[in-house]
Amino acid sequence: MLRAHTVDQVRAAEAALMTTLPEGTLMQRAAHGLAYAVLDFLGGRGYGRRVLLLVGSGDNGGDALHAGVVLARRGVQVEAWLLGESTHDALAAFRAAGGRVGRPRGGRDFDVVVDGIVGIGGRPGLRSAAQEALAAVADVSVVAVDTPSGVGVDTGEIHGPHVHADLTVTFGTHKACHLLDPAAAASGAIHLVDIGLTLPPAQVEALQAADVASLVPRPEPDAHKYTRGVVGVRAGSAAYPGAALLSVAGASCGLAGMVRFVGDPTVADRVRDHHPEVVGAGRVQAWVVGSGADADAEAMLRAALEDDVPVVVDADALRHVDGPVGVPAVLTPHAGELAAMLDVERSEVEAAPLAHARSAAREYDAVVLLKGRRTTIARPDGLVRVTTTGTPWLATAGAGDVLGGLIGALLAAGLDPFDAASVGAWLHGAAATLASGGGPVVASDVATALPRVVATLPAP
Ligand SMILES: NC(=O)C1=CN([C@@H]2O[C@H](COP(=O)(O)OP(=O)(O)OC[C@H]3O[C@@H](n4cnc5c(N)ncnc54)[C@H](OP(=O)(O)O)[C@@H]3O)[C@@H](O)[C@H]2O)[C@@H](O)CC1
Ligand SMILES: [K+]
Repeated sequence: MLRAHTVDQVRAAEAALMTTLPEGTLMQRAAHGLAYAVLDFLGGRGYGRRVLLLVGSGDNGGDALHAGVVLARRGVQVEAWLLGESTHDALAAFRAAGGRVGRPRGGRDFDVVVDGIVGIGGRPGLRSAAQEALAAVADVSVVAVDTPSGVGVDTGEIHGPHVHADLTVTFGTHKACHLLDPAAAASGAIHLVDIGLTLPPAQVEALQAADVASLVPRPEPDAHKYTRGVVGVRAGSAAYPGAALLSVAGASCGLAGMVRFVGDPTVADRVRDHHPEVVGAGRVQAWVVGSGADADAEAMLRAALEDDVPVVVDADALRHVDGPVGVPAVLTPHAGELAAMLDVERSEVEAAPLAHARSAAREYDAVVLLKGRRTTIARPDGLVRVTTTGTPWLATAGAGDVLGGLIGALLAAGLDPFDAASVGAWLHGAAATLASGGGPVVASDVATALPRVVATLPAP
């Protein structure tokens, strides 16, 4: 599991560890990890390379200067542009190692810029000196120290100018800004340096392949179709039959023992043509409701809720949810649908997905899966999982219908709503990447790739 801790949690862990170590040890650990990550970024070769450090007045700037010492010893020509009103004590060591200080001429001549302007002590936005420095080196790759300066570290939000990093080297643990958009998009690749912190449970996490492998339901040796769970789909309409087909395609990933479809008779015929193994009405362990349901959405939702089993509420059915639905539920809105549920603007949801997913989970007492580049899944108690699998090609019609069906299959197989939603989103993203192979995909390709993704998970 990849975990993101808050600034307060990191500060507390740092304070506890510092009492057991000689002064400066943690910063040296951070700075060495940073320096070697910069060398890797430069292709492993130090001699003849030029690195510019942008140095703020806090410990983030101190990390950059100490890393500059290590880089200088490896033959890198290092220069520091000091941006704060005061400068970290590390400046003396930096000068002693041969580091140059000043406002450089010819910004384009550097191989990389190290952003040590602010880290976890920074307020969102950047002061004018930092903005001016960044503008002077706008074409050079950036390695950010701990966080891309200027972003909201705990919120993942962006309020004003900030650094766009190619790589962020962070210390001790991830922070929300590395995982959640829009800040994650400004973080680039993330490299975590272990500095020995002991941390409490995190409130933001991201499943990794090994976590998915241990959560994904697998049949017992004596399993039969009913013990594996039956998932029911109520979706589609005469106007939107394809949504039903795709919802059923996701549910037919093979992770539940059987799939039922209940809906418009002509749509049901088409579902059976495409998926001969799908059967009609009967008992289920979970329902998936809403994709392409159009005017039938409300009736479909009411009918599903009568069975008192967990439910995935998607698309058109979301409009008919006005509070807790009374059964364990996964609500799967995109930003526009979540905006309508919370009575805010879509742009507000996009600017603060973490805050809005959490607030909807609390208000609707359900797991809320907010679709996006980094699909964000919130539980009513505030725990959040972010999905790091996927490809931009996944932004395609019908992909959400497949996801809803897949989550329904995982619910029917016995996962709780939070695990079902987060495992489903991870598998869905991984299937899209597999099906894409770097090129375009359509939603049915994603559904087809799901069993192969499950088959290639690491051994649990
Ligand atoms: N904790 C750990 O485990 C470890 C932490 N480590 C490192 O310490 C870093 C945290 O250092 P930190 O606490 O000194 O704060 P930091 O991020 O340098 O920023 C504060 C300074 O920035 C300024 N400033 C603020 N906002 C600004 C803005 N928008 N634009 C411009 N300037 C702004 C503010 O100035 P002031 O407002 O006081 O004038 C203040 O001086 C952390 O990210 C990591 O790199 C590692 O070495 C070891 C392990
Ligand atoms: K930084």
